[in-house]
Amino acid sequence: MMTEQAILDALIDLPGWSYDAARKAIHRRIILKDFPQALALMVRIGVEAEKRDHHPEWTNVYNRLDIWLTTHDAGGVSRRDMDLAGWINGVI
Ligand SMILES: C[C@H](O)[C@H](O)[C@H]1CNC2=NC(N)=NC(=O)C2=N1
Repeated sequence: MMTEQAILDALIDLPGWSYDAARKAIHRRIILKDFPQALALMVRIGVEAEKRDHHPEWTNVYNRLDIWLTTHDAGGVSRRDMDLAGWINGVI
């Protein structure tokens, strides 16, 4: 698990992501063109998440995708969340 200061420092290099202290997670909202685009991105992220055995918490409403990344095994944000957030930023 990372300290809150380490999380905030790491987020400087992750545009779009912020720390959600209540959920002990990092969060990004992504607005797509429409539902098929949102669903396609979820499939893409989902495949990568399964490969990494590191899975997002998320909600989708039509073209809006909210993603929270936290490490359940660690009880908070870890480097694995930062790595997956970086990967997501690279594909959107
Ligand atoms: C047994 C399995 O490897 C673990 O439960 C994995 C699965 N996916 C996971 N995903 C996330 N986000 N955090 C975890 O701690 C986690 N643990």
